[in-house]
Amino acid sequence: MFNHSYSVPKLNKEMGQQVSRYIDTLTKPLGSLGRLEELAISLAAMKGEAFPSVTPPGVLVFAADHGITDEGVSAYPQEVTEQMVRNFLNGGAGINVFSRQIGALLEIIDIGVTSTIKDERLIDKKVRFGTANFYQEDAMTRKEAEDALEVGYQQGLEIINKGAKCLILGEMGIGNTTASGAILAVLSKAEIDSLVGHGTGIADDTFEHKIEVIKQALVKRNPNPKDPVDIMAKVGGLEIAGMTGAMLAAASQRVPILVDGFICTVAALLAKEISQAASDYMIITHQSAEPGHQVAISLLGNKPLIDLGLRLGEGTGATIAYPIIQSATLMVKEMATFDTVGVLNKQ
Ligand SMILES: O=C(O)c1ccc[n+]([C@@H]2O[C@H](COP(=O)([O-])O)[C@@H](O)[C@H]2O)c1
Ligand SMILES: Cc1cc2nc[nH]c2cc1C
Repeated sequence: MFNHSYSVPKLNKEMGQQVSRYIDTLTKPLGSLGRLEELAISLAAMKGEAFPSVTPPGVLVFAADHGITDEGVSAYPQEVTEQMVRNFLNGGAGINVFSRQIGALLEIIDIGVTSTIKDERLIDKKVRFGTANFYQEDAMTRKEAEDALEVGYQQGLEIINKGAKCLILGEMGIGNTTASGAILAVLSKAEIDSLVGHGTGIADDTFEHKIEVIKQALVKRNPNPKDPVDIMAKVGGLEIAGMTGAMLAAASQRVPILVDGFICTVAALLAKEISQAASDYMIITHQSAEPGHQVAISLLGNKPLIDLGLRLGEGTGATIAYPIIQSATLMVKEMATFDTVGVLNKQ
């Protein structure tokens, strides 16, 4: 069961204001480090510290399968989820490369892959063997959705206890852009056509079919838009719920959350639905090529740091953007002030 939503602390806005004034004393024209300055102020308010560190980052990749793949909505077969989990464990995936690049603690969690993967490097927290096909029946029970949230929450706390100073959430799940599109349709009430994209790269006729599957499934499942756990249970995914739980854990510990692409941002919206204050701890790292991502970002009231046309998932966009966030902390910590180095300030 999951009942941690009440414990997200308020931002320390006073600390943010102090840092804002301090940034204006650094040896640069006022405001010249643009969004880096905004980031530094946000990080100070999140952590309640003037000189917060985001090193080392923690990366949690949640993997799970989706019964909705039976409807032919992805360009790749379901087995790719398991195959990519093995790739993660062997260090060959995009997220491995970028996690090594930034010195991240990286953990791979099986929260619902359809097969059993025996490997001691994998964190086995399987809630069930994939979701059910939500075109035919609810994706999972309410209890399973809550269990997946709890798994995410505990994994979030664990990696923070191991020393992660910010949290990157990633996912792997063939079919999860269909689940995410359905969740976002419920939360945004936007036209489904505007939320659905080509995911892993489906052809145009499959794309039309995917839209139809989501439209009809939502009529059949009829999730309650005011109940995020009901939405997860009826049309969601285990890895999506896992990311949501981990984000709530990070927010409860004042740990900045680096939100990745489309699926991750949908998980972030669910976290915000569970606990409004959780969104104060989120940084949207990049703009995914998936069209629904823009809608999800605007619902969070946030703007992405970079736009590289990425659509891989796994947490890759967030790891690629991480050095920008690190730059914001180093700017405050290491730049000299006008007073100390004798550079003339503005008249
Ligand atoms: O992060 C994104 O914005 C993103 C956009 C499109 C696809 N993905 C990845 O692709 C998989 C889902 O795509 P699909 O077509 O199977 O629904 C899943 O493993 C995601 O990690 C990820
Ligand atoms: C190969 C492959 C790698 C992925 N990583 C995240 N989603 C993915 C989907 C596919 C198909």
